[in-house]
Amino acid sequence: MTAYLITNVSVVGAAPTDLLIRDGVVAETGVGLSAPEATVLDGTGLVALPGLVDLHTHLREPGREDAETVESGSRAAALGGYTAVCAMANTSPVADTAGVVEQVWRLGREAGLVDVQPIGAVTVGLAGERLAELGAMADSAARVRIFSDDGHCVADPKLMRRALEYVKAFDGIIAQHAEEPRLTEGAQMHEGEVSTRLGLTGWPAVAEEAIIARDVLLAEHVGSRLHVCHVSTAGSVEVLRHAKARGVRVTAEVTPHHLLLTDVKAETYDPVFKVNPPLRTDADVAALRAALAEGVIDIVATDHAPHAVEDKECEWAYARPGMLGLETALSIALDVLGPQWDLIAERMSRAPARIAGLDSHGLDPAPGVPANLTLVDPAARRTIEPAELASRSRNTPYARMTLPGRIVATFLRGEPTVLDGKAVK
Ligand SMILES: NC(=O)N[C@@H](CC(=O)O)C(=O)O
Ligand SMILES: [Zn+2]
Ligand SMILES: [Zn+2]
Repeated sequence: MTAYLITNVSVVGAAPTDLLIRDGVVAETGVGLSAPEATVLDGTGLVALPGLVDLHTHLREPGREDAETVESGSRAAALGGYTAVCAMANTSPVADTAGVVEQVWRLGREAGLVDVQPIGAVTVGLAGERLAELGAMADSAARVRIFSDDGHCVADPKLMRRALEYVKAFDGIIAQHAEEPRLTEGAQMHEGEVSTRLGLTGWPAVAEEAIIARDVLLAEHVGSRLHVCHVSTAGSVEVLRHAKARGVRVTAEVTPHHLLLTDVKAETYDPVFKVNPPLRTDADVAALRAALAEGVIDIVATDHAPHAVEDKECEWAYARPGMLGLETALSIALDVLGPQWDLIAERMSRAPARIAGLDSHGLDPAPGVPANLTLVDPAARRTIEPAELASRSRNTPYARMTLPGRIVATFLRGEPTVLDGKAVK
C-alpha cells in the first residue's frame, strides 16, 4: 500500500496543513510533515473534504447496463468526489430481495471505486401492493437500512404505515418519493404559468406536499424514521419545518438541479430538462436554498438518473424523467452556496453518512480517521462536455455550461480512485 503526503492543503477551509495517508487511514496532520516513503501531492490552493456521500443514486444494474453499470456509475461518483453512494432499487429485476441487493453490493466491491450501499424496495416489484422482504434484505450481506420505492410513491397509507413499523425494529428508514399519483396523472412538468403557456399537463406542488404532510404524521405516530427524497417546493419546506419543530424523525434531501434550474427550461422542449419531481419556480429555488442553509433540508443528494439516448432524445412526452448528477454536484453546490466548506461538508458528506449509517464515511480528515476524502480545486473552472463524462449516459442538463470547482483527487480507504482529475482504473 502506497503512502501519500498531501502538502499545504486546507482541510474543510482551515489554514493549510499537511496530511499523511498511510495504511488506509489519515496517519498524521501538521505543518512540515516528512515521510520519505510517501508519494507527495502538492495541495497548495486545494481544499480537502471528507469524501462525499450520495444518498440517492440510480446505477441501472441489473437490467439497463446500456445506460449505467455499477462500475461506470462508481467511476462517475469517484470523479465527482464521492466515496460512497446509495443505489436506488428501481432496477430490473427490482432490488426487492436479499439476492438482488447482495448482487449490487458485490458488484460495488468488485468495482472498488466507491462504497456502494444498496437501497431495498419497500414493495414487491415497486408495485405498491405488498411489502418486500425487508427483514431478509436487512440481514443480508448488503445490510440494507434504507428502503425506497423511488420512481414510485408508496401511495397506500396503510402500506406506508406498515413499512415504517417494520423498519423500526432495526432503526431502518423509509425514503419516500413524495408524489400523490392521482394528482399527477399525465403530468409533464411543473403546474404553473409556464405549463399553461406551453399547454403541457402540470404536476402540481400539492401532489408532493400532501404526501410529505401525510408521511410526517405517520412517522410521528409510529415513531419511525422517514427520509423525503428530492424535495422541490417551498410548501414542502414549510411542512418539514413544522414536522421538525414537533420532533418528528424526518430528514430531507434536495438535488443540485432543484437548487439551480427552473421550469422555464421546459420552453426549450429539450427532454434533458424533464425530471421527477419537475423543475419548479424561482420562488421554490429560493426557498430550497434557504432551507438547505438553515438545516430544514439536511442534505444534497444527486438523484443521478442516467438514461439511454433513445429514452431521452425523443419527444418531451415520451422521454423518461431524470438527469445525471454525480460528476457535477460539487460544482453546482459551490456555485449555489459559495465556498462555505463546512456547510458543504455537512450537507454532502457528514449528514448523508449519518443518515445512511455509513460509519467510516463523513468524517473530516484527522489522525486515525479512515482516509475517505476528496481534494477540490475551488479556483478551477470547467466547461461540461457530455461526451467527456464517465457515465455511460449523456443526459446532463449542464452541457456546455462553465462551472466552478474541479475534483483533483479522491481517496477510498487510503487508495486513490482519482488522481490529477482522472480515474485511476
Ligand atoms: N428522478 C427521475 O426523474 N427519475 C428517476 C426516478 C426518481 O428519482 O423518481 C429514475 O430512475 O430515472
Ligand atoms: Zn424519485
Ligand atoms: Zn431517484
